[in-house]
Amino acid sequence: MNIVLLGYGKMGKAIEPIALERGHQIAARIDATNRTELETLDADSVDVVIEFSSPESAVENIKTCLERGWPVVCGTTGWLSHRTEIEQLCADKKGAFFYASNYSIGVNLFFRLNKTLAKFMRNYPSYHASMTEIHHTEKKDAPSGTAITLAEGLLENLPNLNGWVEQPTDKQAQITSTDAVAIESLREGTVPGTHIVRFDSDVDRIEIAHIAHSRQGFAVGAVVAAEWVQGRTGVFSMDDLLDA
Ligand SMILES: NC(=O)C1=CN([C@@H]2O[C@H](COP(=O)(O)OP(=O)(O)OC[C@H]3O[C@@H](n4cnc5c(N)ncnc54)[C@H](O)[C@@H]3O)[C@@H](O)[C@H]2O)C=CC1
Ligand SMILES: O=C(O)C1=N[C@H](C(=O)O)C[C@H](O)C1
Repeated sequence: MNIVLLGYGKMGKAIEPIALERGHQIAARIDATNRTELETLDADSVDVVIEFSSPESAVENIKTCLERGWPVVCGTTGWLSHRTEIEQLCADKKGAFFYASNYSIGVNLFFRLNKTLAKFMRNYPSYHASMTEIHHTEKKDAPSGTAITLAEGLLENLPNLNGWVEQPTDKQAQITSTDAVAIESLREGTVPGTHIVRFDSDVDRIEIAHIAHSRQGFAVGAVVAAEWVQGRTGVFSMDDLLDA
């Protein structure tokens, strides 16, 4: 496949060697400094665009690619208030749009474990769910997209919860409400991505965690998604890929 890397930062650079090892070519590397090159690419020379840029730029980037008829595999987080608009554009253009808040297979297994644990805890209201996510200090959005997906997995399966809230960093202002999932976001060094889901009662804690050791898992998953989306039209997620 001829792949455009749209966003050539930490993720674009992690994806490149994996795409090459798997026999693909990089048609263009686009970042904030050469973004206008995207419009000049020959539409037929591109098989798929892998988009990992920034919360502020993702929506315009996705729109440009769908307008040009290119399948898009997007990993950028923090733009999902525009999701309906993008999905409508994808349908109007009969295009392909693949989105995952986290492309790692391990995290996608963890999403399923999280839902199973939530179902299991449904009959134990004395336990209260909360989360911590830890990422590198360059991360722009909070909570992480992965933490929001995990919170959605809890909300789907625990009817006594009515939403999620950001845990204030000021420890004096601890969340006391038991009907919302508090998400604590910590930014430390170069941490690639850690997510912890816990259920606390007065007497104990049940905790599950996913700890990424590097960006390799995210990058491999994005290339596999780019391969999988070839020849398909519609809006897709990792569940579509894993269950195919
Ligand atoms: N879904 C997943 O599995 C993962 C998602 N992410 C998300 O991917 C995004 C990117 O992450 P990183 O690569 O770590 O960020 P980064 O800050 O290292 O790189 C961002 C890149 O986007 C470029 N960029 C900015 N504006 C642009 C524009 N208008 N057009 C094209 N490129 C533009 C920057 O120049 C830079 O090359 C973030 O939203 C992050 O949360 C990160 C890791 C895994
Ligand atoms: O910005 C990152 O680095 C990551 N972002 C994604 C997120 O917001 O969940 C995925 C991963 O945790 C790394």
